[in-house]
Formats: sequence, C-alpha cells, structure tokens
Amino acid sequence: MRASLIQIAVNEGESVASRRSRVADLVREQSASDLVVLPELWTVGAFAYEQFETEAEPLDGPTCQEMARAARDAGVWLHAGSFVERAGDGSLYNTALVLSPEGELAATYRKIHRFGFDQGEAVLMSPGDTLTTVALPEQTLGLATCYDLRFPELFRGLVDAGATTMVVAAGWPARRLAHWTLLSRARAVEDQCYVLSCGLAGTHAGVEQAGHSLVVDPWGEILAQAGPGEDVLTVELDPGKVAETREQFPALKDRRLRR
Ligand SMILES: O=C(O)CCC(=O)C(=O)O
Repeated sequence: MRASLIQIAVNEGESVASRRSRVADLVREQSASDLVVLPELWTVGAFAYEQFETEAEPLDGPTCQEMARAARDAGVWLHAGSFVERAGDGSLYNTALVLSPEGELAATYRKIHRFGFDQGEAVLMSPGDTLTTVALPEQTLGLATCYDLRFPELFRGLVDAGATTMVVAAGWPARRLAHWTLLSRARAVEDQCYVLSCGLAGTHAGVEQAGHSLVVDPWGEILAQAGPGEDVLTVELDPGKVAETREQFPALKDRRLRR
C-alpha cells in the first residue's frame, strides 16, 4: 500500500476557502497512492481559537464535500485530517474524516484528548468518546489526533480493535518537536504497527508548527521524515510487516494488565 502524507503550511493571509481548494488539488496530485493523509485542523489552523466558532461546519459541510470530490477524482482513500465540526446541539468537535476512493464518508473520529489544559481547544471543543478503526484492503487504520499521541492507552485500545497502521493527524508546535518524533516512534514500537504522523507547517496565531511529519515502521524505524515546510511524503507499507513483527517478537501477547 502506498501512502502519501501532505504536510500543509497554514499561514496567515490565506483564506480557509482558498486553502481548501489548494489542498484538494494537492490530493488530486496523489492519484498514484492508495492512501492520502492530511493534518489536524488544516482548514482554520489548530491554534486559531478565535476562528473556531466562525469557521465551524456541519459534518457534511464544505470541507467534507470538497475532500470527498478530491478523494473520488484521485481514486484514493483519504484521511482528510480534521476540521471544526458543529454538532446538531451546537457544540464543537475536532473531527477527523476518512473518505473512500468513491468519495463516500467511511469513518469519522472526534478527538478524545483536547489540548490546552484549562484554555483553548480544551474549553472550546467537546471531547469525543469513541475509538475509530477503518478496514482498508491491506491495513486497518487506527485514528488519533495530535495530543492523543501522549496517551498510549488509546493506541492499545486501537490495537485491540485490530489496527495495524495508526494515523496521527496533528498541529504540533515546533517547540516540542523532539516529543513528536519520540512519541511517534514509541507508539510504533510498543504497538508493533506503522505510525503515519502528519503535522502542519507554517506559523499561525503566533505558534510555529513543527512540520517533520514522519512514517515509522513496526520496528520503530523512521521510513521517511519531512522537513519544516510544506511537503509530501510518500512511502510503501509492506502488507505483511505488522503480522511478521508481532510474530517474531510477540511482546503484545505478554500483556497482563488488560482492562
Ligand atoms: O501535546 C503536544 O505537545 C501538542 C498537542 C497539540 O498541539 C494539540 O493537540 O493540538
């Protein structure tokens, strides 16, 4: 399975609507891939808190519709990153979308761990409560968003639900770049899975983004890593590698503290 991660630069001066159509074109350019992954909140910017209310969309709003067309045109599975979802009761969620190559909505994931402690996303958004996996022809995706990366129990839950490839859509700040790389590798090693960590680039709301999206294999090796700017990373995921790693080094079978 060929996967492409599009590390999108979010800078002030580009409207959400023009970024949406620019990103749709970038997705269409990845038609040689099977799976395309976008970052967290690439529409508005992960730290643009004052725009969350004004840019919130229903689940079937412009981001979902435009990404569905792009997925269908490219003929790819598209993890369309996340956007600010306004639910029926008015509350906001940081919601990730997965679209099929036919442009159908295959899965959604509402970010469970909100970032900001007692401010920002943590107070503006409601938390999701449901783990999400998506069965693709060669890999089962387990979905996570940004701060979720710090919570290994979420990933163990995804392993138990059958995930073989974790997709982490993020808007990770540059000042904690070392944690981004370390935790992506840690999740891959402990869960013996591929990890596709796709972050934002650029600077918005005064927060420089880390970039450095990466793909890690089930042994913890980094297969590819982007630099700080907008970039596309393309890697081949070996369909047998997760099972082979789990068989040759069966540490997951030795778990004793399952809840
Ligand atoms: O955990 C971190 O260091 C970054 C998390 C974050 O920026 C987010 O979840 O939006």
